[in-house]
Amino acid sequence: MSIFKIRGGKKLKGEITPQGAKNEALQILSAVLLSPEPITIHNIPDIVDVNKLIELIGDLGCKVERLGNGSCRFTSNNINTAFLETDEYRKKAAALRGSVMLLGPILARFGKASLPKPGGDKIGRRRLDTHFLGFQKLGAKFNFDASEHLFHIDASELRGCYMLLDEASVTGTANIVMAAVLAKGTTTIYNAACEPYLQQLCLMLNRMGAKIGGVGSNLLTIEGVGKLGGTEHTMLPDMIEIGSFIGLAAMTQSEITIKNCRIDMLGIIPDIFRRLGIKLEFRGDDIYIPSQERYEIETFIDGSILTVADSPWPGFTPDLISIVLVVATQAKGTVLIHQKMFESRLFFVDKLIDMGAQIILCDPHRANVIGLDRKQALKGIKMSSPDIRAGVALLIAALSAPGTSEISNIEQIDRGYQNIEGRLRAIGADIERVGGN
Ligand SMILES: CC(=O)N[C@H]1[C@@H](OP(=O)(O)OP(=O)(O)OC[C@H]2O[C@@H](n3ccc(=O)[nH]c3=O)[C@H](O)[C@@H]2O)O[C@H](CO)[C@@H](O)[C@@H]1O
Ligand SMILES: C=C(OP(=O)(O)O)C(=O)O
Repeated sequence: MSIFKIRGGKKLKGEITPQGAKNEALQILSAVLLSPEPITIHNIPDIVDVNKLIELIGDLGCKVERLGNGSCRFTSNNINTAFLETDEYRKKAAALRGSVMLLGPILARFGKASLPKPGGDKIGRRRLDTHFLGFQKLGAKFNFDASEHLFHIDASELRGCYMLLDEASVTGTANIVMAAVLAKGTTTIYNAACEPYLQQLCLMLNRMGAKIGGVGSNLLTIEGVGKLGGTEHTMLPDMIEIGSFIGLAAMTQSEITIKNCRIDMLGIIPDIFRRLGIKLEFRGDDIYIPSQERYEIETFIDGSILTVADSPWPGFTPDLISIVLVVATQAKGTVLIHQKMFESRLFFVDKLIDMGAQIILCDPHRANVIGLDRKQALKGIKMSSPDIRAGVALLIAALSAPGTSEISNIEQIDRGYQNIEGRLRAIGADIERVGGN
């Protein structure tokens, strides 16, 4: 098991390019199973979760041709659904969250699918009701084998219908869309999630011949088609990485340019960081963050303390809440961080408190951060990364903290950040991976 050893307290400087979006990649790679024709995908991030999903798709019989430079061609003309019955499939699919999105395409094309309880971050309850209720509305039958932790779904024929989702689940919406594109008749999904990941998925499916209307809204209309063809698709830059780099620049008082951000797809993200007092400049499609000695958290218009809370898109993504929290520890002012969606994502604040941050964890969902305003630096310590985004928040804290920090359990960070130590070293960070591989 390797760890990151970080000697912090240094200002960084330079340009950094975000990788392709992890959560988009997991949807797009699942969708390649929907067509027997070749589909070429570009800007695929080289990260653990994505590589595991590519391996799974290959195990299922999809021909995977690595074209180099983050591009791959997938041809799913010889899918072996018997692999779904193997222990190997169960073991591999249980290792990541994204595997849940294999269900929609497999069900659409082959009428039968199964899945172990998928993995992903341990950040509280992560139910899958939306997925299965949606499949059920389309005519599938499912049962959960509690002894084996296995979901079985059967559908000889999927039929379009109207459905109101119980919540705007990101992977749930993607799964139902992928099941509905090949169903008979028209499906209308209300309360659909509409993250850029989903917009990208729908646009790709339409290029393959699907008929999806309402893309980008919470009302999707899908006219089922008989078959889908091949296409090419390029992943967006990862908006969570972009937010992480903005936070990193602010915490370490660094001058950083984040290249090719697709600013038009970032929604409210830049505004939230600006409300923390961070100066951002849009230069074409790059985001320039000047070195800032201090930054001051705004209040609400009436003078009351700012709250930063997550909500489904176009609200603020829950995946950046941990980053906002860490950035606030060195701001001037106070902010209430409200992580509404997940129950166990804020416990990492204990580690920040050990580093000297002033935080009151009010309950599992809310933390009050009283910024230190640089009067005192955080101090380097040994810590373990509990989940992917808390891991990167701790990494940012460590890079800002004079002295040496060690972060263990960095497999969590590797799930979603490509060669993070190499890219940070290129802008001047003193970070090394020690032990393991
Ligand atoms: C592989 C992948 O793409 N993972 C992302 C995906 O996970 P995932 O698709 O698993 O997350 P969901 O959107 O289903 O739900 C996330 C959490 O929010 C709650 N919820 C959801 C919708 C809603 O309207 N109200 C509500 O309370 C759910 O109960 C759950 O606890 O979306 C999450 C929410 O953006 C992100 O954190 C994950 O990084
Ligand atoms: C929670 C996340 O990932 P996953 O859904 O794969 O666990 C995340 O990307 O922040």
